[in-house]
Amino acid sequence: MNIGYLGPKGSFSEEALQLFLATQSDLLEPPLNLMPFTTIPKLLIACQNLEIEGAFVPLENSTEGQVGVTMDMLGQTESLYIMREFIFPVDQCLITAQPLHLAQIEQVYSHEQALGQCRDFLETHLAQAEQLSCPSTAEAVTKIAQNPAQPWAAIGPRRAAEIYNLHCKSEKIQDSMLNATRFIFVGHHLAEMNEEDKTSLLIITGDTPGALAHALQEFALRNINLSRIESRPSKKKLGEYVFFVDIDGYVFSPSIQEALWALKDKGVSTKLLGSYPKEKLSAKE
Ligand SMILES: O=C(O)C(=O)C[C@]1(C(=O)O)C=C[C@@H](O)C=C1
Repeated sequence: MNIGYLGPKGSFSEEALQLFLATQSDLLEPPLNLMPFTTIPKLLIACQNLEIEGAFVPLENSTEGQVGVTMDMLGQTESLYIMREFIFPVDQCLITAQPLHLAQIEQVYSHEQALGQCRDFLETHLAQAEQLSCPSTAEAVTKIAQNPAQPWAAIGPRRAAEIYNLHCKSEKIQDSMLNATRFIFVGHHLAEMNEEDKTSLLIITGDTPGALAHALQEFALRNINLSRIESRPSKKKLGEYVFFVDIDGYVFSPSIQEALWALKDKGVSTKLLGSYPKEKLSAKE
């Protein structure tokens, strides 16, 4: 079974995927082949085109918020379902090729999410350094490995420093010690019903007073708990948004089915993104 992740080797995605797989003997059929992709859109499109059986992607971070590209791709792709979620604690390290002083570092490379998670550290200790964004933290780390004579640093996982034989200058440099990223495993089927599930939906309402409130009321009326709501630009018109909501329960439960029919009657379009077991504890706890 081929499973894709945002690479290269050593990314947080790969590390989280390895831990996730260790907990999922029933979902995935061995032998498992883990395939790195350079971007999240390429990865999810490969999954949609059945080139791989599953994709493991970040969805949101406790410090930096939504991973917009994952949400947008979930909205655009067809026949993909979120089958599992996995919460992974993220500790960021400052990685160099040689033992540089902080004041000597001229450029810092990382994924935008990671730069955002370390904003305080960067402002306080590396204000002189230019921040440059890379497709992943591991990609940033390989850039440092390939240019060992440059006064550059990367922000990324400790494991990536070990894989690429680099120096971990400062550890746990993220702004919050409770920094964690929610990953999702996306596949081609709806997950089966479990003891405690959640359902993710994309909701598109009209632009009229109370439209969103009226849509959400259908859940409240049926005592369905809403655990998350986020908006993304519709990409059609400035100021127009679509909504990503998570509700408690399995999609084929009578109350959720009733709510979905009621939304249809109100002219609200919904797209089912998945129904899957709710994760309770983080992997490292
Ligand atoms: O760049 C990586 O290492 C990734 O796996 C991506 C990613 C993300 O997009 O959120 C994953 C976890 C961390 O929050 C930082 C970066």
